[in-house]
Amino acid sequence: MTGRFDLRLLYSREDIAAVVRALAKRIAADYAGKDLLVVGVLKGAVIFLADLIRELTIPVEIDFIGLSSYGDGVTSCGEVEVTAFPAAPIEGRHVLVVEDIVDTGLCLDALLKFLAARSPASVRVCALMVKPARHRVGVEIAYAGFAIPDKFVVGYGLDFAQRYRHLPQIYTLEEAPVEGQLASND
Ligand SMILES: O=P(O)(O)OC[C@H]1O[C@H](OP(=O)(O)OP(=O)(O)O)[C@H](O)[C@@H]1O
Ligand SMILES: Nc1nc2[nH]cnc2c(=O)[nH]1
Repeated sequence: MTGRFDLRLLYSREDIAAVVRALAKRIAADYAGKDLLVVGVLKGAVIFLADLIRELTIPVEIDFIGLSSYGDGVTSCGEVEVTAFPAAPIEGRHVLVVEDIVDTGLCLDALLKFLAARSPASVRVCALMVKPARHRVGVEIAYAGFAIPDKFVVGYGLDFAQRYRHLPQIYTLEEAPVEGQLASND
């Protein structure tokens, strides 16, 4: 371990914009004429949600939910607790959960149980990124953007120790090589 990290570009602004537009188009078609409540998961999904709703051609209400997770401190949530509750009523409404990333799926699983207990008319999930290789629970993601490899990603709302959320593109966090160390194919 070097303790130092490099950022490697994974998705550019253009890649992200194209996927957000395509997701919004599908969502707008599916929910036309319906009362839709979009619930963003704090904090990572804030940037994605802001871009997504501006591409929607249907009116929506937005709200947020805060979760705190106790896992390895970086990627996964062992135990999940709701720390900030949506103010909007859930009962009888069509709810679209907006997540930046689904890794193990444990956060989403807990969130879906929280919502189901409040009797929504329907609940679907829109996630910008999914990591299929890491899913530990089966969660259905109706609107998935990028399927990504098992890498830690930052930028576009996603952090590492609260850093990098502001970056407009998405990067993988790569351990920096130790000085003087040869790459394996050298
Ligand atoms: O699929 P999982 O393994 O449950 O992980 C996914 C969750 O982890 C991240 O949130 P995080 O807890 O890092 O909080 P943040 O959004 O405030 O950064 C991400 O925004 C998801 O909510
Ligand atoms: N920033 C960030 N948070 C995560 N939470 C679960 N997976 C990830 C990831 O790859 N990046």
